[in-house]
Amino acid sequence: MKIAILGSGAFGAALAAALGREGPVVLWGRGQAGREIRRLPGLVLPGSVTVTADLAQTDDADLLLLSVPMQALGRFVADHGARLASRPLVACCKGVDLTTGLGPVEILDTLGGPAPAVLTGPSFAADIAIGLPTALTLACRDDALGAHLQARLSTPVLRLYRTPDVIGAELGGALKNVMAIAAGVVIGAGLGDSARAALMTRGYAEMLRFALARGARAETLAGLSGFGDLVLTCTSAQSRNFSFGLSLGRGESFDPATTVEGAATARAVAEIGRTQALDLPVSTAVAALVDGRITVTEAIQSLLSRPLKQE
Ligand SMILES: NC(=O)C1=CN([C@@H]2O[C@H](COP(=O)(O)OP(=O)(O)OC[C@H]3O[C@@H](n4cnc5c(N)ncnc54)[C@H](O)[C@@H]3O)[C@@H](O)[C@H]2O)C=CC1
Ligand SMILES: O=C(CO)COP(=O)(O)O
Repeated sequence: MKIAILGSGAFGAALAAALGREGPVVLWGRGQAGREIRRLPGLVLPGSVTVTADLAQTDDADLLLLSVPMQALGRFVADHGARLASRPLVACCKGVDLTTGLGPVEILDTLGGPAPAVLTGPSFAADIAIGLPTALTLACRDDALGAHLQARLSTPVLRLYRTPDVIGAELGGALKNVMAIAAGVVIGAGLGDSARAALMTRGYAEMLRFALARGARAETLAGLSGFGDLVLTCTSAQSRNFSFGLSLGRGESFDPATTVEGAATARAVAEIGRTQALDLPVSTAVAALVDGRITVTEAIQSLLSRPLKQE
């Protein structure tokens, strides 16, 4: 019984550290050399974690966690589908694919294997890596498989809550990153904590509107994967999405090599909103801002000048 984690970035390595304290884990990374994790410098992985750049070393695992960035998942699945298909898969990425509009579970669904799951919720890799307590959502349409995965992936400090609402769980995790960029812009532009609270609340209303239109359940959005992760990511400078927004708001540059899932997701969501006539002012403004089509001042003005309406 071995778990394989595909993707040795910050989150994959953090999960390997947490799960490796409980049993054997293989951590695969593209071009990974040695046990040093570039995105989590200084992390010492337990001896039970095998680190490799050879995907064949994951073939004896009976459970696969995919922690490559969202925009890389489609290509990864296309390239390695035959190797992945027959085993339970858990997507650990947050976002909406820009070219297809699909979430991670819908992409894994194309393989036709057991019902894929998604693991999402408020959790910084750095916290998980050092064993701080964390609660996450494990969503799987097949509740028996979901219960098995929940038990398998929970540890004394990593508590997994279960839901069959895959759409709600993955959209909560995807959309909160867009809102975190916006919250960062608000703080970076000096608009203050009250404005951030307003942005988070109206952003949550937008997340709910979008997710309900896609078939999600409202209570999922109110849980760890939606509200919980929105709060974490919009209020902590540990968040890359928030920090990216902060830089935009301040007019500063930002390291382009940093994974900022909310940027592509804003574009994908804004496009879906446009074609389906959904009112998504924050996502639309973030998409236009990251594409350089509007300035920070114009983005703020676009939100403040909307007609007054009932809450
Ligand atoms: N870092 C965090 O605190 C958390 C991250 N996540 C999610 O985990 C996912 C992965 O993010 P991180 O690990 O943080 O990113 P990261 O930037 O730390 O690492 C990404 C890793 O993916 C690899 N990669 C990129 N393209 C690839 C491809 N085509 N094939 C194979 N490997 C590829 C990179 O080499 C790198 O090792 C994201 O969707 C993120 O939203 C979720 C919760 C917490
Ligand atoms: O998803 C996360 C926390 O739950 C990590 O957020 P960032 O990708 O913004 O760093």
